[in-house]
Amino acid sequence: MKTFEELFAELSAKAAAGDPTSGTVVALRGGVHGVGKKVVEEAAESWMAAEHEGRERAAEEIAQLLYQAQVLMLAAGLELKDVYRHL
Ligand SMILES: N=c1c2ncn([C@@H]3O[C@H](COP(=O)(O)OP(=O)(O)OP(=O)(O)O)[C@@H](O)[C@H]3O)c2ncn1[C@@H]1O[C@H](COP(=O)(O)O)[C@@H](O)[C@H]1O
Repeated sequence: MKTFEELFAELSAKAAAGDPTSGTVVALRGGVHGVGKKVVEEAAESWMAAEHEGRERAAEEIAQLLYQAQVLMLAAGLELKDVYRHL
């Protein structure tokens, strides 16, 4: 289990290092456009899971949505503080 902040630190390090084993590094090659499509896909899957598939499936899909949101932040050159200041 990891926190939102721990995940962002992990993804930032992998992106900075260009880790070739990282799915995140591969996803970032698709840029904001490619990652943005994954955000929309996971948002829709989160909605459907929450409405029809129960708590555990909803939690899984929402975790994937949070992950994709972080990848989009990296693709857009944003840090956590840039987002948090709008909360
Ligand atoms: N939390 C995630 C995470 N959530 C989703 N994904 C990936 O995002 C993609 C989602 O695409 P799809 O929706 O097509 O996947 P799917 O298998 O069809 O899943 P469903 O949405 O249909 O349930 C898959 O490739 C997943 O592996 C994730 N990839 C990585 N992480 C975390 O990020 C860390 C770094 O990962 P790497 O960069 O791969 O090392 C890992 O330790 C994980 O903690």
